[in-house]
Amino acid sequence: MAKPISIEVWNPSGKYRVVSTKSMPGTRWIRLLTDNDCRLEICTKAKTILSVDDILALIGDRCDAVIGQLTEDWGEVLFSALKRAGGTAFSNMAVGYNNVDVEAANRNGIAVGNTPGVLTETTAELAASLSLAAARRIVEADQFMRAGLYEGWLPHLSGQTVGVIGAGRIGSAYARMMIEGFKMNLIYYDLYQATRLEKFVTAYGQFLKANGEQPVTWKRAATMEDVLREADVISLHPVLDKTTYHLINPERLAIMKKDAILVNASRGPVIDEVALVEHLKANPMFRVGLDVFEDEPYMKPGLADMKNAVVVPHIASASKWTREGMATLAALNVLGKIKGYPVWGNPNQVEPFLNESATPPPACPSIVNAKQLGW
Ligand SMILES: NC(=O)C1=CN([C@@H]2O[C@H](COP(=O)(O)OP(=O)(O)OC[C@H]3O[C@@H](n4cnc5c(N)ncnc54)[C@H](O)[C@@H]3O)[C@@H](O)[C@H]2O)C=CC1
Ligand SMILES: O=C(O)C(=O)CO
Repeated sequence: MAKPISIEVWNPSGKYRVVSTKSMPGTRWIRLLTDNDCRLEICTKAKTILSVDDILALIGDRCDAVIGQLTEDWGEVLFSALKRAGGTAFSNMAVGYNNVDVEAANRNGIAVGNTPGVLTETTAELAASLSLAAARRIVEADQFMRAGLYEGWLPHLSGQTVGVIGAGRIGSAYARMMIEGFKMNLIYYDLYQATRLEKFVTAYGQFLKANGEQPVTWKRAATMEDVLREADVISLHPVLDKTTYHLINPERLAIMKKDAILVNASRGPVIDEVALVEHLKANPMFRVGLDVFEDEPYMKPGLADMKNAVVVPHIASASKWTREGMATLAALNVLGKIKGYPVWGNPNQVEPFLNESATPPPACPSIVNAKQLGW
């Protein structure tokens, strides 16, 4: 039996009941819902990760839509409860939706939203920051300096090769930052060709050549192993699914350069973290920058002791503008479904929804199962 749970209520007389399992940054998302006849209930339970039982209690007997978090397990139990409560929409406040069983949502006729685009550059910036922090050993250097041990410096990235696995929105933005910022060559692996990224590197290479500088180059790898063997800095940006679970395993770690830098700002289980700890111990010059972990919020034993690891707590999208934008997109996903609006044509271009001084377009910014629901 689910226990009662603490909530904050906005616009109590609103016609549609929308639940948010967490309070989210900013107030625009609240205004958008309450101005559109929604009664908004925000869970105020001071617990980082809500259980399925907690969320069942929040859904209750009548609920039109829920905005949830990537830490929650959205499967058959929750989607069928939402359907029984008369609900039709759920939105993750995240672009990644590996915590959502979309087939279960389809079976229950629930639209599933996510928040692409608004976090692309912010997440890529953190991956770039981790790359530099690991390459230039900034955390260690800071400790070194504070301890009064200052001596010297390390080599630079220019002319080295950056490897990207998963060259979608964030992977491509990260690649551009590293290529343009540090004149690195690119090797990438993705299931699809990253045509815009290739065109960018070609044009930038031509620009450098015209200025008498060494041009940068790109290569689309036939296998992931090619990227792991060749690149000096490798950043992981695929979705998490069964094809990418433990994509970095002991065999693949073994083929990487002994002094390579590995960055992960995608999802923790893309790396076998136990194997990574062993690899870091055996290869002190190998470095990692991690924003995500297999068992968040925890790290696997031994990782916290590794000087060759830079670790941050899943903050890649954590700028004020981005997180407020994510909250807005999540709210507009569920509001759009409640209002019967169509799905926005291009989830990669969500800027019109983020303009604070304009009314957002009458559409759902990003629904991942629109086709399956025959929408
Ligand atoms: N650390 C953080 O705070 C954040 C993490 N993320 C993670 O980053 C992921 C990527 O986000 P976007 O770039 O917006 O998504 P996207 O859909 O634009 O890019 C994902 C890319 O992965 C590729 N891919 C899928 N399976 C693959 C495989 N087996 N091997 C190689 N590539 C594969 C896809 O073809 C696609 O190009 C999200 O799904 C999420 O898990 C996203 C935002 C913030
Ligand atoms: O959006 C996501 O997928 C995140 O991990 C948090 O921004």
